[in-house]
Amino acid sequence: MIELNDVHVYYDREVIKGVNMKVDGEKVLLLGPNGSGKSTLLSAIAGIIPYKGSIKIDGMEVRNVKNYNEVATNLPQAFSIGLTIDDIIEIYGELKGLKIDVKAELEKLGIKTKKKIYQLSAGQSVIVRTLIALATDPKVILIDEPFENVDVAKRKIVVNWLKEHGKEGIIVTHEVDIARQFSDYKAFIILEGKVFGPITVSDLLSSSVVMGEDPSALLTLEINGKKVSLVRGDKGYKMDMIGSLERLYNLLEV
Ligand SMILES: Nc1ncnc2c1ncn2[C@@H]1O[C@H](COP(=O)(O)OP(=O)(O)OP(=O)(O)O)[C@@H](O)[C@H]1O
Repeated sequence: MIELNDVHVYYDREVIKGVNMKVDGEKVLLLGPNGSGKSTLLSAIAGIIPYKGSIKIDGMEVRNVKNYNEVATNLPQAFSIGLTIDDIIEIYGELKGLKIDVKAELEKLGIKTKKKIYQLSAGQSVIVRTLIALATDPKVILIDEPFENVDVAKRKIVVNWLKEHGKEGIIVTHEVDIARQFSDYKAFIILEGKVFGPITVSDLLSSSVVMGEDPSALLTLEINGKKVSLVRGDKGYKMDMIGSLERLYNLLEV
């Protein structure tokens, strides 16, 4: 279980603004446009950056726990970039045991495991980090943008890995399109550092976006201080046609 209570994260300004969120054994997508705070929030949950408020995983406050082995993330900060993939396979193999033959899977994709992490392309790096995180068979996964810079054919493979090995946890993406692949998941939406939800992915994709606070809304969002409702039917912009969440801002002119 992942529980966030009034979580704030600051860099030179406040980036995460009082987030409350609960993931109780569920598989969750965290959807948000570029710069909305997705990676920052995931990094806080993974214990990589400091936060105010409370983040508990399986009842333990993240800031007080060092190396909780039951959480795995593909965030780059969790990987030593000077190590080769073979080194990481060996280390994780000994520490945690790997339930996927990582070397074989990567070789099928033409990724040589004698390469160091920093020698990989952006897309290869995300593929490697995501596969290793899943292979450690943790209780909870925290997966950031697993499709970023990954070409269409390989995206299908990554989707299959996530479906086969995914479990309780959070997958972050800015692409609404990709949500179609995860119709049995719940979704939260992050906009300007605030989190809205949950909503089921199937409700999200079948909803339309209208300005204002609609009493029948499946979910009400706030964009640039304006209320926006996700409603059933097709009287506004259909969510499943939006593609990526960045487009909401243009379509609604907010
Ligand atoms: N280390 C940092 N120092 C200062 N500001 C930062 C830092 N990292 C991120 N930010 C800022 O915090 C905000 C949220 O960034 P974050 O990377 O969490 O967004 P994101 O939703 O993951 O975006 P993207 O989809 O582009 O990866 C952005 O305005 C970004 O410029």
